[in-house]
Amino acid sequence: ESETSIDAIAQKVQDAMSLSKRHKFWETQPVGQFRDLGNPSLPEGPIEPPTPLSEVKQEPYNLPGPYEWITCDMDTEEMCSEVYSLLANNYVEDDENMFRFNYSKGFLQWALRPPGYYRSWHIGVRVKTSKKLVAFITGVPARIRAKDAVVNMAEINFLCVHKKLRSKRLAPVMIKEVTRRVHLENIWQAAYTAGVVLPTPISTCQYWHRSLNPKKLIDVGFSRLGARMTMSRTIKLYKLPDSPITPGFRKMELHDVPAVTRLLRGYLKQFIVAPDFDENDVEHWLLPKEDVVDSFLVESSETHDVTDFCSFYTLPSTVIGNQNYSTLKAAYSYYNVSTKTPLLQLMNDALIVAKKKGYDVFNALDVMENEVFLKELKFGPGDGQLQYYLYNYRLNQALGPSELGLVLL
Ligand SMILES: CCCCCCCCCCCCCC(=O)SCCNC(=O)CCNC(=O)[C@H](O)C(C)(C)COP(=O)(O)OP(=O)(O)OC[C@H]1O[C@@H](n2cnc3c(N)ncnc32)[C@H](O)[C@@H]1OP(=O)(O)O
Ligand SMILES: CNCCCN(C)c1ncc(F)c(N2CC(C(=O)NCc3cnc4ccccn34)C2)n1
Repeated sequence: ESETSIDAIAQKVQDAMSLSKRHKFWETQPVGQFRDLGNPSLPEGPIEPPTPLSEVKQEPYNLPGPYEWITCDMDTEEMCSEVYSLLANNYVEDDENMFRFNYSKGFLQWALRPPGYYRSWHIGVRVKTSKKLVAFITGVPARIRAKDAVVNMAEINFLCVHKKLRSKRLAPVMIKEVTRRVHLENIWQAAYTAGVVLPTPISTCQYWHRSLNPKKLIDVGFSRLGARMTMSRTIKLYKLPDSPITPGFRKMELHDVPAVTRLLRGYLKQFIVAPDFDENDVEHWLLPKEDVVDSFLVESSETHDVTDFCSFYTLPSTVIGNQNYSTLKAAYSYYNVSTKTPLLQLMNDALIVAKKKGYDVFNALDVMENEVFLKELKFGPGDGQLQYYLYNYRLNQALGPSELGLVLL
């Protein structure tokens, strides 16, 4: 009882501190501003109208002297390796600097080349003399529905400045440049997520983790041995069957795309913000790709209908400074639909196949209907919150996580 109220107070203090913070760059941007939070009469939808394309700044923003812009062609092995290394050494770490995301090359090529992608939105900054890549930001096109409006947006991701160039106000320049290049394609809205609080989240989501390899997770410091728990008791607690239990549970294949698209479109209608996937999108984002994305469905044996679907993406983390392990193999819950198989049973089958494939942990946000299975399937709440944002699009009230049907990578 007292524990939760102390946590609640701590959260309120943190929220108040976030609201009072100066955001010299974000205060200049068409995003919900903290000062507007009390003002429910502002109209929902675009904050600024589109600019005539002739009036969009034609040339790139200025960079500090030693640096130049480079468009990163992810098709070339060399550039893909440079991007991979920049992120592997300088991208998101946890607060205690014990882990750093280690997106693979194959994952980055998948994430950055969806249907209709623009190479010009894969933006790098490099040192003019050494040609060393020191910063990166990306956009990919996405059709996203907010309430009843389907909006062409850019999904912004992989913002990264080399550790040696931090706190030099490079990030605002990167953000303005990707915004300019998105505007040139006549797109005026964006969606993005971050672990940091900025003006102004449309939703705040919580990460949950389900141990699959508890011994390794405790060894690397991801988890701690529970009070009054032994290691063998802990291993037993998280034990899973060797195979999925749902009849008709199988890997998704190319010929399933139309049925999965129908199933997913029908399911995502219930959420206030969700992607507007068509068959091309489903083929790209959800067809299994080794070590990138896994997806499974339940096909009824009598009717051959596809009644349920589950998927997760692969995002390993580098373990910083552990003698025994260098990598944490993590699966992240992606899109799941249950219409016949109980969601609990469907997700337990997802845990079973992830364990079988050697994942150490299965992560999930509390978005969509995930709360249904998080506690039941022995997920524990994580320390990371994920803030969801829209750029140049106002929603008058923040969404609860269960009103959100969007998962970014
Ligand atoms: C229409 C189209 C629109 C397209 C654009 C839509 C918007 C897209 C927005 C981007 C979506 C990205 C989605 C993802 O990739 S989220 C993942 C972000 N990447 C990392 O966390 C990797 C490790 N960290 C770094 O590489 C750097 O610390 C970064 C690059 C994050 C900041 O570099 P640095 O630490 O050297 O700081 P600075 O001195 O240059 O700049 C300080 C200013 O930057 C604001 N800041 C700090 N972190 C973030 C952040 N994660 N999103 C947005 N803004 C951020 C900060 O509030 C301050 O502004 P203000 O508070 O004074 O106002
Ligand atoms: C811009 N794209 C947003 C999604 C990127 N994603 C997956 C992400 N964004 C913020 C987070 F808070 C987060 N968390 C997963 C939870 C977790 O696993 N925490 C321990 C841990 C293990 N490895 C790492 C690496 C970095 C940070 C925490 N780490 C917290 N995930």
